[in-house]
Amino acid sequence: MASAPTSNTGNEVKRKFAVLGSRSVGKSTMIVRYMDNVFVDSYYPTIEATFTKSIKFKGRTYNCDIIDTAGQDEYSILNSKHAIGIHGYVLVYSIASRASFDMIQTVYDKILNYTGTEHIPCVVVGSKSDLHVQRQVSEEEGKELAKQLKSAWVETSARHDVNVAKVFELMLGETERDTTEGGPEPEPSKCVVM
Ligand SMILES: Nc1nc2c(ncn2[C@@H]2O[C@H](COP(=O)(O)OP(=O)(O)OP(=O)(O)O)[C@@H](O)[C@H]2O)c(=O)[nH]1
Repeated sequence: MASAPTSNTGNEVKRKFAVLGSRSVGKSTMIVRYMDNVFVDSYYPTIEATFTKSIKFKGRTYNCDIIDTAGQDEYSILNSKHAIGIHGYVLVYSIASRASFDMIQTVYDKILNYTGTEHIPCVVVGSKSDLHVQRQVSEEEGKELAKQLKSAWVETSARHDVNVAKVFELMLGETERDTTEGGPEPEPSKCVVM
């Protein structure tokens, strides 16, 4: 299977990111906060949606597709659209849900299995940081997991608009770590046939 093309026109560089995690951890709400700067209180399970945003990062403009996905559980099969041609992943858990935190390693392993790579650029996000009383996952545990996955980490609150833009800055930081202008492009993910 061919990977999606990385088309760079003029100074605009194309990137594709997928946002994955358990159901109801706040993936859609985080993206809508980032795109439209509003907080959506209601919950409608996502099937799939793609958002596009130009993001300026270190003097370059990146035309980013952000793919919002349906909530994952241990039995979900990774959709090929979320596994091929992706430059980086935002892996979201809720700080108020231990089960959603445990799901991050499962989702990460599925991505590596599917793509046949040893590492993929990721940002691990602890969402709903405003839910102090319901907290089940400490900051230290979040940081430690991200370290193991060689990923960036941040806690966010879409409700209070805390660190939401930072997620995508960190994402670009991860994907562009080894790139220089005019140099080779970061490889998007491919599929391996086992
Ligand atoms: N307190 C609080 N609630 C939030 C926050 N972000 C999202 N929520 C709420 O969490 C619920 C689920 O949010 P969604 O964004 O729909 O979750 P999702 O991960 O996209 O869910 P799926 O589509 O099932 O995968 C909604 O009622 C949101 O209002 C946050 O930062 N703080």
